[in-house]
Amino acid sequence: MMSVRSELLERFLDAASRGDEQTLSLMLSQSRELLDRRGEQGWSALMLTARHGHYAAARVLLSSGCDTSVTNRSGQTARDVALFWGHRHIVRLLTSAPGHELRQLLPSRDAEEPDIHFNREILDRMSDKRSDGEWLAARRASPETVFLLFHALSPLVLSGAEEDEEIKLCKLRSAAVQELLTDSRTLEVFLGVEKQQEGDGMLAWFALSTEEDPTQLLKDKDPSSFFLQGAMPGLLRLSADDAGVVAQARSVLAWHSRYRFCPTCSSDTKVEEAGYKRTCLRAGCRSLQGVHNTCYPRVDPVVIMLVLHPDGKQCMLGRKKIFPPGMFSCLAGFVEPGETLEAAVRREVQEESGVQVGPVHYLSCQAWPMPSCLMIGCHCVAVTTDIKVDQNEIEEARWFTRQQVMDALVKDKRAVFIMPPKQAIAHYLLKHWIGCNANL
Ligand SMILES: NC(=O)C1=CN([C@@H]2O[C@H](COP(=O)(O)OP(=O)(O)OC[C@H]3O[C@@H](n4cnc5c(N)ncnc54)[C@H](OP(=O)(O)O)[C@@H]3O)[C@@H](O)[C@H]2O)C=CC1
Ligand SMILES: [Mg+2]
Ligand SMILES: [Mg+2]
Ligand SMILES: [Mg+2]
Ligand SMILES: [Zn+2]
Repeated sequence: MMSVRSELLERFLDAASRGDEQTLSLMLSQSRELLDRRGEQGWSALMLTARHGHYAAARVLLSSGCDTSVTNRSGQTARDVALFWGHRHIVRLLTSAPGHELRQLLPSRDAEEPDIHFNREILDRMSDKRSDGEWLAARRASPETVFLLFHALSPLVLSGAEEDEEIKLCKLRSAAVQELLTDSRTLEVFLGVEKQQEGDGMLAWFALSTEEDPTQLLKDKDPSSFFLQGAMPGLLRLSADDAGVVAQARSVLAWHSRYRFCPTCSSDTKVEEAGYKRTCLRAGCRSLQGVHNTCYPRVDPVVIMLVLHPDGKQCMLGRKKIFPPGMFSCLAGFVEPGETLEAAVRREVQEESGVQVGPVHYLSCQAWPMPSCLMIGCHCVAVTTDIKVDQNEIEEARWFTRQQVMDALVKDKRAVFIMPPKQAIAHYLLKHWIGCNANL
């Protein structure tokens, strides 16, 4: 038997095939999610209007903001279908359709990958060496090897940096950490070897962490070094090279601190692959069968999006209660299981602001080690503009003009809000939008 949901969809698609605009409008007013859904044959309502040449019905769908880029199983868009069946008026309509125009508002990607904070990779991770005990022991013993210390996820750094200066990691050598290395409470993660190196010497980096303050087991402790407390804004002050290393180390250590026991059966685990795997010690545990994904450090995908107004001149930003006063940033949200990035963008924007989103465009991403997010940065275009915020997640959301974003960017005295910090991908999404539409 058909579910109520698929029955509704079939009725909607049938109305599209018959060119019944009234039924389409009525059904859309009750359930907007029908708009871009495809039926059992893989066709959307717009494709069916295009197949049968129903001009008025196609317009009803377009004015509701339907996605003209959706394809059927043969990879055809509605426009391709209209072209194939010779419905020239529909082809023309779809070529100038709002979906098509809305797409043009999306700035194109930079040719180069942007160098956003936390993204720089100075180490080659050399994952093939993680299970090579002999090689690791030799690296550990090498006097040149770099050891970073962490305590409660905070890295040991060097003091001396002024308020607005970059903070540097405290790089310890093998001799200083001998006692730590042999202590059974120490957790060790092999981070990789330095990339641009002359000759065949390999300079390896490790992260070390203990529950107690690890500096107590240190030989010749630098009295001016200290643990950089609190992720924000502390980690944003690290140099770009160091930030990338910390993003890697902090995420892996955060995973160890929260996944000590087997998530499947709660037995003890052993650390393997130089800190990149925790394997359940109970023979026969289900976590050891099939895909061993619960044994590896996790990454949480989060979409972060700059929502553009369909007029192309404004963008939407929101405020969480925890933000510093005056700061507005892009909306963001965790991707849920079984969801595409595009669907996550549309759902989170709808949940947090009540605004419906049409086309979505991926721009760039950022590692965000708080503790293990991967921020997936997108631009998208709204097809509705009334804002109704979800007070639980967002305190306020507003449309801002390009001029207001520019004023905030250069910290002009007329600025009506404060930009997110330049180290956040939200900042990049805003800056990129301004740059790409400079003459609009
Ligand atoms: N780099 C940047 O520019 C920016 C980064 N971010 C980061 O993006 C992340 C997500 O954004 P946010 O708006 O909070 O996300 P959401 O809008 O998805 O809301 C977060 C809430 O959803 C719940 N939740 C649902 N699924 C998960 C999950 N898999 N993991 C954790 N919580 C989940 C949590 O509830 P509960 O905690 O009550 O259990 C949490 O309070 C934040 O951690 C933030 O640090 C955000 C904006 C800018
Ligand atoms: Mg949300
Ligand atoms: Mg959110
Ligand atoms: Mg969410
Ligand atoms: Zn187990």
